[in-house]
Amino acid sequence: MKSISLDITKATQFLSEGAVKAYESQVAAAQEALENGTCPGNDFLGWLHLPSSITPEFIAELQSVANTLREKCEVVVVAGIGGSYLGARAVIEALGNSFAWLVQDKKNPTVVFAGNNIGEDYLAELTDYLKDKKFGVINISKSGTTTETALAFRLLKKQCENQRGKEEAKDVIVAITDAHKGAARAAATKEGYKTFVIPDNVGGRFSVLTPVGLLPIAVAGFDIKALVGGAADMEKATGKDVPFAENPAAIYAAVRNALYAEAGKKIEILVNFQPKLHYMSEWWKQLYGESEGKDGKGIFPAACDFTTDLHSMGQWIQEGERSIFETVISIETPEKTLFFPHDEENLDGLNFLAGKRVDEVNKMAELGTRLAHVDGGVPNIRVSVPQLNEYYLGQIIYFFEIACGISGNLLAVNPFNQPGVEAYKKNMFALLNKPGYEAESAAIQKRLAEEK
Ligand SMILES: O=P(O)(O)OC[C@H]1O[C@](O)(CO)[C@@H](O)[C@@H]1O
Repeated sequence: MKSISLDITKATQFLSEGAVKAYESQVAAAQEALENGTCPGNDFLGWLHLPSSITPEFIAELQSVANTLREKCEVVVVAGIGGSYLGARAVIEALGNSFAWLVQDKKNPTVVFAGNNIGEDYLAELTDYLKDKKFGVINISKSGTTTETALAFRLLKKQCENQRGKEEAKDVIVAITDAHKGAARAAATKEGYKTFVIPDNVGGRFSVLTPVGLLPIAVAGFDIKALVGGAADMEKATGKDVPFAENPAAIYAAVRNALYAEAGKKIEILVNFQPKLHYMSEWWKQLYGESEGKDGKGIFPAACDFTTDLHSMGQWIQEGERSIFETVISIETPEKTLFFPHDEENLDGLNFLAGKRVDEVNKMAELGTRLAHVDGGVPNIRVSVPQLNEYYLGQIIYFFEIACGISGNLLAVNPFNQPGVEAYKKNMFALLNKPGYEAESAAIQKRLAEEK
């Protein structure tokens, strides 16, 4: 089986000689610390050997629950936010038909997402869409108390029970949450839902290879065994005993830190040339943003879909402030084949492309962009992926996870906490007069009055 590969030659040209290799001992120390559990946030290292520890029996259990949902539901709503939905959405969108919601093949239930925003129109339109559908819900929340998800789940639970009756609803609602704590666990225990546990030592953004990601992915009809297999192979390929020069995650972590510290590149843009990878970038943004953005430090993780965004962000990237670098996920071979046709009249002047695969045009766009951006002062890291399938997505997921763990340690932050996320929640609860927030409510009202 092939592997994803990394090309950093168009990034190192922006660095002093040996700048990446200079990280070798720090990377080794970071990997040692992750392995020995001696790094900051060491109570959240359950993801490190997760792929190789998933048993065939566990996959079979997940598949059997997924099959029940697949049999009983036309639509499955995945309720979750951040790490409790992005991984599943990333894989489902990467592997699914781009027009899945229009393709009524009835082979797979339609998977839709909720609980990741508080848009009234979004929720109203969702509940309206579900009115005449046989739908089920996967309620995902590690804390079990996240407002966005809890709000959506209350609506969905009621609607599901109203439409199917309480008994039948019980068979199509699954909770994925903490083993003991939180409202999601309490509801599941009371109602008798099937549940899966999010291990204590796996943080949300590292949880895609737990039931958080695996169950929705299996419901959507994709091969979770192959996904886990790809991740497990990447776990081996990036292990602490793999020499630095052969370890893609070690090199990626080192080069991005070198670009940040030595070349002042403070923004990393994850780029794809396949619109199906849009949510992979969203998943990656959370992974790196929450892991590294703290203590006044951290590369800002941004993302672009090319060539689409070359027509909106391309100008900035080519000629704006030189504080960016790009990491391009390049898919070597598309799953489908489409040749560009010849046209007798050639009114559009495109006959020079006739007979070529569309991907050949895309690949030249990719190469042309790479050369132009490098000429414009944008370092370029390239992650080559042989194919867009479950196995290689598993590799990509683990590659970015382990690189993130290493990179956060190089940056000397705790990559496994996210204390900053609480600030908006505290204000929101105070503004909404949540019980228990009386003092905060009074303080925030006073502040708002003074600011008037
Ligand atoms: O799974 P939960 O507890 O609902 O949290 C969802 C997301 O919210 C955060 O805790 C941030 O508020 C993320 O880290 C997490 O992925």
